[in-house]
Amino acid sequence: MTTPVVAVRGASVTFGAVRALSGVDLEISAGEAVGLVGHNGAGKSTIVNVINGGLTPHEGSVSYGGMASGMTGVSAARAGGVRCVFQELSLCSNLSIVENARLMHAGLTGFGWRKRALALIETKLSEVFPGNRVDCSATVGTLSIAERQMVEIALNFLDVSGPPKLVILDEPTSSLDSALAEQMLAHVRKFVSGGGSVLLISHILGEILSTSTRIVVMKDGGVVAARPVSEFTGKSLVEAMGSVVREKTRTGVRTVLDTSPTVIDIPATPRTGLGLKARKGEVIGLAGLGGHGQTAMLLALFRERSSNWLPHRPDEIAFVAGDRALNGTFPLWSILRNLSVGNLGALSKRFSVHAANEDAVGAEWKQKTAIRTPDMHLPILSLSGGNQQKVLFARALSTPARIVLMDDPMRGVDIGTKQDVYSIIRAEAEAGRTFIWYSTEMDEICLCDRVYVFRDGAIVAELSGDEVSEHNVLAASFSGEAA
Ligand SMILES: Nc1ncnc2c1ncn2[C@@H]1O[C@H](COP(=O)(O)OP(=O)(O)OP(=O)(O)O)[C@@H](O)[C@H]1O
Repeated sequence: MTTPVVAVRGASVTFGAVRALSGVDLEISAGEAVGLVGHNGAGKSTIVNVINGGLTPHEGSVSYGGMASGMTGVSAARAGGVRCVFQELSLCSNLSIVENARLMHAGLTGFGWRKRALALIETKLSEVFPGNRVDCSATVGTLSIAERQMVEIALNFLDVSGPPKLVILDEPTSSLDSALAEQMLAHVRKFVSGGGSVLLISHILGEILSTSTRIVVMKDGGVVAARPVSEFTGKSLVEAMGSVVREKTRTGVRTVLDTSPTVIDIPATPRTGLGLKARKGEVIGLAGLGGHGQTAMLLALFRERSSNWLPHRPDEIAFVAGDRALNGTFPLWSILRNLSVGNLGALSKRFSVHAANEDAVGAEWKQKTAIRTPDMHLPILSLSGGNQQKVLFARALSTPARIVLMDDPMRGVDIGTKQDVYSIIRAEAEAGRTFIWYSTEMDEICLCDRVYVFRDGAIVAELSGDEVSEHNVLAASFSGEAA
């Protein structure tokens, strides 16, 4: 038996009334890729914080490499070779990538450290994401969310004063398109086969099944299953998490849409001869490699249509942000206020928000999207990442807006809730709402009635009905032409 790189024994953590971890045991050895799955709020990020030393468990212990070094917390974890890519990303946006690397790796010091750091980062980024176009001398705040995620991943795999032993990846592909995600997973497999270990958290079960050697399932703060990957299937994994696998809802072409009125009509660009049309009741998917103009189009549409500041006139358009920390949540507000802020006009009586109306809408959406909290008046940051994302959904869907724009909105949402939200989207579309949905997940693109594929800032293909398939989307993303 080899000594584990990290051993957590009997860890319990509570936040007020919430028991986030109860008596969790978890060991990770060299050469293991442990996949960690569980519903939103199951305790995954909390165990991550215990392992990386950011959180001392109220009961239980954590040790690194079997050594009692005398160090505690983050210092002990760093000395034990633990690195962590955080779900909410942790780079300082006002600093350059090189300066962020310096903060993360104290060994980057002495004469010429900037040049050395730049060379190390460029090499590692190309190793993990071959062919990437990230400018490594840039300030982090100028990068897209996908680029920030790529940089944070690469920085954690750097070998500065010794190679990392355990890299924790908390939803590392949530903002990456499928091509970048596959590059990262390939790097993880290589790292693990070379003796490194990884703790991989993801709600995309295909990633967990294709990359892990062992899978640990958490539910309500405890470990409910821990077995080699060969003993799980997609279905058994979902069931172990306490959810039910449902049939995909795609039903082919909805011909009724051909006669619906057009609600969005963006003229064709001369370069590709293609524009975007959306009809009442349609679910339109925006696909293609990340950063090729999908988010920019959503933001432009939102800016153009939402210039209505009169509270008694409901907005025509609502937006669900993907980068929730940047343009989604109000971090100092309660969960309820974060939800109701999108719909103040309808919730108000005599120019002020009517508390009973607000509470009723909060209770309705808490139940509909399974927001896990004992009290909607608690701060939004007391929610787990996926639960925060559900609040952003509820904010948009609880408005009467006829058009809902969604910018890769399922970041960090668990499979059970995703299925519920897909059903809500489908029902709302059938009732006449139009959705424009950018997604980095192919399964979601395949749920749409019509799909526009983006490349280099323009639409290069339009797919509808049975043409919407992974094969056609990928072909158009890479070649600019539908297969
Ligand atoms: N700072 C905090 N204050 C209060 N409650 C918290 C805090 N951090 C986490 N919690 C609660 O602890 C529980 C576990 O949260 P955690 O973030 O570990 O879940 P998770 O499994 O990572 O979820 P997700 O998949 O949504 O990221 C949740 O109920 C959450 O609301």
